[in-house]
Amino acid sequence: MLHLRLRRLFTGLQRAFPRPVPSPSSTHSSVPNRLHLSRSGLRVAPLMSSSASSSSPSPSDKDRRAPHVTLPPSTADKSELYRGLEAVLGSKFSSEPLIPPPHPLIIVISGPSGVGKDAVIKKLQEVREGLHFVVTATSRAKRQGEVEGKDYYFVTKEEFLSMIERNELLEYALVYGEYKGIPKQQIREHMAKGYDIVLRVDIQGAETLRSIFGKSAVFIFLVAESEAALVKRLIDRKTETSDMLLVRVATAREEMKHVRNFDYVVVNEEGKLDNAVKLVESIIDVEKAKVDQRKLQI
Ligand SMILES: Nc1ncnc2c1ncn2[C@@H]1O[C@H](COP(=O)(O)OP(=O)(O)OP(=O)(O)O)[C@@H](O)[C@H]1O
Repeated sequence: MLHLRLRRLFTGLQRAFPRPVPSPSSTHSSVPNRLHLSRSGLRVAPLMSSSASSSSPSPSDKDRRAPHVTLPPSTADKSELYRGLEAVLGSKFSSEPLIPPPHPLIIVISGPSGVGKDAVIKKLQEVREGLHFVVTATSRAKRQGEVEGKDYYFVTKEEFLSMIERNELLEYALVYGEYKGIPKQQIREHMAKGYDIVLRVDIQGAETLRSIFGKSAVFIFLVAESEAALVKRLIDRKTETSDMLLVRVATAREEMKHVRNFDYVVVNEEGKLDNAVKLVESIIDVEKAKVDQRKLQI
């Protein structure tokens, strides 16, 4: 029984380490170690010369052999077993990470006006670390409760135009008569520190970013559960005139057609903001676990 178990172990070692652990019958002289399978246990004897591979070693061969390394039984204490495994395998176990840390991600969150992009991002900010939320520059007027440098950088139209001229923006757009744009420097700085970057853009902005980033960034499309829910949400927000509401709702219909250009779609249901945020977090987790990481330089 013990013999059978040791033979199985030996076969396993052979598979895992085909070159350094040769079969007992191997006569290849370049292989340094030799495994001995006997009723008394598994032993590894490093061979000092090619002549040691002959079936009946001379007394001088025996003298030149290193001492046998015996694998402790599985009942041995943890540290003895650990050291025994190291000795048999011929090297120390490393504590270095087996896989390098994942690359910083760029996550683009988009969706029709009023779907809840700001609400999702605000909540994500509260619950998750390691993310940098890019603050967009905008020429639109500050809404009640919005904070300069936190919600947006509020600039005049003239200031915005000079940012465009100095090539400081990754992308920009004129949305409902107001400029919105993404400052590049902020992204570079935070990616260098290992942060994942979250960008909040409208559908038009997402299209532009897709053409810049391709598949190197993650694109999430946020939707309401229905058109009716979206319209009610916009009316309840009380930040648009009727004309503005009309444009936004008509535009939202068109924007739904762009969902296919995104990697993920997240439904932000009425009263279930937390679920939407959890799903965004799961998407980030899955992206970080991918073998083929998305890599990007700005
Ligand atoms: N899951 C939800 N349930 C109920 N209300 C929500 C939900 N998500 C967002 N809201 C509310 O809907 C309104 C619109 O949300 P928000 O301003 O975040 O949308 P937005 O997509 O950022 O809009 P815009 O693109 O016009 O700036 C806000 O009043 C917000 O508090």
